[in-house]
Amino acid sequence: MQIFSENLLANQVAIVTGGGTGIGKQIAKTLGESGAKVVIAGRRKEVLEETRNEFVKEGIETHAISIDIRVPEQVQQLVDFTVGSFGKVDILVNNAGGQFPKKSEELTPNGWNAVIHNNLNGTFYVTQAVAKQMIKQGTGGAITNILVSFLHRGAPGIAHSVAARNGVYGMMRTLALEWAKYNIRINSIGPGLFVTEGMKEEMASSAGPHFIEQVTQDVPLGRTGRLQELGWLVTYLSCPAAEYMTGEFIVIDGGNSLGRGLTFVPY
Ligand SMILES: CCCCCCC/C=C/C(=O)SCCNC(=O)CCNC(=O)[C@H](O)C(C)(C)COP(=O)(O)OP(=O)(O)OC[C@H]1O[C@@H](n2cnc3c(N)ncnc32)[C@H](O)[C@@H]1OP(=O)(O)O
Ligand SMILES: NC(=O)C1=CN([C@@H]2O[C@H](COP(=O)(O)OP(=O)(O)OC[C@H]3O[C@@H](n4cnc5c(N)ncnc54)[C@H](OP(=O)(O)O)[C@@H]3O)[C@@H](O)[C@H]2O)C=CC1
Repeated sequence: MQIFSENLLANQVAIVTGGGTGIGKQIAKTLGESGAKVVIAGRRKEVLEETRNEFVKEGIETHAISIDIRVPEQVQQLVDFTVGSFGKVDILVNNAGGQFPKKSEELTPNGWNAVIHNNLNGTFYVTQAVAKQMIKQGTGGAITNILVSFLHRGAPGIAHSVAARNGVYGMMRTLALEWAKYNIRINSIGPGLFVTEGMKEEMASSAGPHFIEQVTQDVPLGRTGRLQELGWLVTYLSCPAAEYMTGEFIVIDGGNSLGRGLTFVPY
C-alpha cells in the first residue's frame, strides 16, 4: 500500500544503516518508494548487493556499501561514498544494532562491551559523521534512531542493550538541542515485536520456541508489527510534515508497553 506520494522525498538522499536486512531494508524501501535516493550500509557485502539489486529493479536509486559502524574510518567512508554517489545526505536512519540475550550475572566484560560498542558508540560515530556533512551543506536534516519499545521499562536478559539504547536516547535529547540551530532534527522510534530473520535467530537459542506467540498474547492490538508500519513512521519523521518535531521518542508496539492496565468493569 502506498500511503505517501511518490514524490514526497524527491531530491532527498537517505542513509539507512543495517539497510540490507529486516527492518532497515523495509525502511530503505519505503523511503525509496517516496522518492528518496538511498544508500544502504552493513557488514555483509553479499546481503547488501542482493537488496540493492532488488531495489534497483523496483526503480529505487540505490547504492550499497559494506562498512562496520564501530570503525570511525569506515563510517567516514560511508559519508564520502554517499556524497560521491548522490552529492549530499539529508536523511539518516540509525537502524544497525542488536544484542544477544544473557543473564546479567553471567555477562563477561567483553560481552557487555561488544553490545555497548555496537549500539551506542557505533550509533554516535555514524550520527556525528553524517551531521558534520549536514552542517557543511547548510540544508538541515532528519535523523531517526531505531531503539526498542521497552526503553524505559527494562528487559531482563538484555541489560547491555537496554543500557546502550538509553545511552542513544540521552544522546538524541542532547543533540536535538545542540543541532536545532542547524535545523537538524533527531528523533527515535521504539518498536515492539516485528518478526524478522535477525530477531528469530537472536531469540531462537534463548527465549524458546513460543516467544513470538507469548509476546503477541500481551499485545492489546493482538498481533506483531508489520515492517511497513515502521517504514511509514520513519518516512513521516523524515518528511516536511515533521519539521517541528525533534528530540522525541515514539513507541510503535500495538499497545504492548501499556501492560495489562487496571480493569474496573468486566471486558
Ligand atoms: C516486547 C517487545 C519484544 C521485542 C523483542 C525483540 C527485541 C530486539 C530484537 C532485536 O534486536 S532483532 C536484531 C537481531 N540481530 C542481532 O541482534 C544481531 C546482532 N549481534 C551482533 O551484531 C553481534 O553478535 C554483537 C552483539 C555486536 C557482538 O559482535 P562481536 O563481533 O563484537 O562479538 P565477538 O567479538 O564475537 O564477542 C564479544 C563478546 O561478546 C560475547 N558474545 C557475542 N555474541 C554472543 C552470543 N550470541 N551469545 C553469548 N555471548 C556472545 C562473546 O562471547 C565475547 O565475550 P567473551 O567470550 O570474549 O567474554
Ligand atoms: N525485530 C524486532 O522486533 C526489533 C528490532 N529492533 C532493532 O531494530 C534493528 C533492526 O533489527 P532487525 O531488522 O530485526 O534485525 P537484523 O539482524 O536484520 O538487523 C540488524 C542489521 O544491522 C546490521 N548491523 C549490525 N551491526 C552492525 C555493524 N557493527 N555495522 C554495520 N551494520 C551492522 C546488520 O547487518 P550486518 O550483520 O550485515 O552488518 C543487519 O542488517 C536493530 O537495531 C534491532 O535491535 C528493536 C526492537 C524490536
